[in-house]
Amino acid sequence: MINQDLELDSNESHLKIPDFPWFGIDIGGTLVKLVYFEPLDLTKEEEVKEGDVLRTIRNYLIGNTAYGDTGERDVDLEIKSIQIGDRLGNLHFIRFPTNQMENFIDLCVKRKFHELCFQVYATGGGAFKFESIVTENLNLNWSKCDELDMLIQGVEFLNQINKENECYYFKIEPKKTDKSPSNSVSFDSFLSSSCSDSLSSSVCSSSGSSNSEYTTCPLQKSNFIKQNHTFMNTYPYILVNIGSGVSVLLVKSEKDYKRVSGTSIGGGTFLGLCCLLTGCKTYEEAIDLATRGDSTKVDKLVRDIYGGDYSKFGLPGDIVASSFGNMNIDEKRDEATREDLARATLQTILNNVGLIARDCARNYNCERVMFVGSFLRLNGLSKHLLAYATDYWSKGCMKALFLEHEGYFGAVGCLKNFINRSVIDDSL
Ligand SMILES: Nc1ncnc2c1ncn2[C@@H]1O[C@H](COP(=O)(O)OP(=O)(O)O)[C@@H](O)[C@H]1O
Ligand SMILES: CC(C)(COP(=O)(O)O)[C@@H](O)C(=O)NCCC(=O)O
Repeated sequence: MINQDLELDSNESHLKIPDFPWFGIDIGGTLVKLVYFEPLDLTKEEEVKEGDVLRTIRNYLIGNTAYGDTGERDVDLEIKSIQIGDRLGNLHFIRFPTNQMENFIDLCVKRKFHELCFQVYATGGGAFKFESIVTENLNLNWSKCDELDMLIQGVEFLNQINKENECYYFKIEPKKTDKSPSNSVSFDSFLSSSCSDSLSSSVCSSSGSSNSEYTTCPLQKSNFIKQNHTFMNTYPYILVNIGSGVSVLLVKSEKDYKRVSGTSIGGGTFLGLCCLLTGCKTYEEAIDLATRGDSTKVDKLVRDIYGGDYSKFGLPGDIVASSFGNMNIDEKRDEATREDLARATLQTILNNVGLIARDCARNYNCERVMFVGSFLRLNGLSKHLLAYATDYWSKGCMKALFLEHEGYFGAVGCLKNFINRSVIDDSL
């Protein structure tokens, strides 16, 4: 349990906040996310107290953007000159693959980290899994925190300190001219599934015709204009964390939330299947392939089965009847490119996540669905599809929200709790 008595409030400078270094770490199923607060207002006394090792670490972290072979600092996410408590500093965001955790510990030892004793708040499954190896090799006071508590608190905290710039949505406008061919219609299987209920029936009755604007590619038919959203008054909202797997939370307030759904078909599935199907080696490559692919070459559409629409139930011919459903046919398999396979994988995952998000939003009467998690990194395609689908099935009543620091909220929640000096019960 977390002692919530000491809430960090940037206006309350009387709080005794801890000595540096300030870190928060989230060790997830795929990626380790590390946030580091670099103080800009160190006093002479603090600089002396900091000593050589800590200074070297600080300089190493802020003087580089890559660490070892796989660690990276997301420079574009850095929040500069931010006030936390009564301190001024830059907030840095660093990640590396979880399968490099042991190398990371070796690197820390090599850089004499183990000569220092300080406290780190850690979350994610790896906070538990790696606890013994961390504490055996480094002289850290390792405080474990629940990942969903930290996620929510990180979302709230970053929206407080990065108020103007953190949260956004997409305003969707139809493009004036459209001569583009139909592509990517597989996401309409998510859209069409809303046809069976009253909420979208009027929209869907028009989409029963294959000439309808709703039956063609949402991305090519629409402009997505990024708009800031003020996080205040967003409650209640559905929070969908697309990490390795997917957790769906109903958030009524920072301290009142529950996990209402989840699925094992998430970001890990996307990357894993792309590696298997296309031979790609990295997430970046998988996203690049998906962006250029056409999933209709891979999926079986309603028209492949009906020869047109399935009108009785409002299913247009060009929506997906079966994800990957054409891949049992030799000829179709030969025609499908790596790009098409990656795109179909992405669409399949989004259809599933989108459906779950939609059902949760409806069941709990939420007008906001917030999507986070590193699966959204470099992934404008997925964000646009999720935004389009949310807008479509709710007839514009619901909004998909996104946050700039996609996968870092668990780590930020840890940093916040560390600064608050909350007491963590090891029996978590
Ligand atoms: N550099 C990367 N390496 C691997 N996966 C990445 C990378 N960037 C984004 N991803 C995507 O993010 C997912 C992990 O999301 P994240 O929120 O960090 O989850 P977890 O906490 O389970 O590690 C991966 O499954 C993949 O889809
Ligand atoms: C177990 C997890 C909470 C771990 O979080 P992650 O590292 O994936 O961010 C998540 O993968 C999850 O919610 N999986 C889906 C489990 C299910 O509801 O079927």
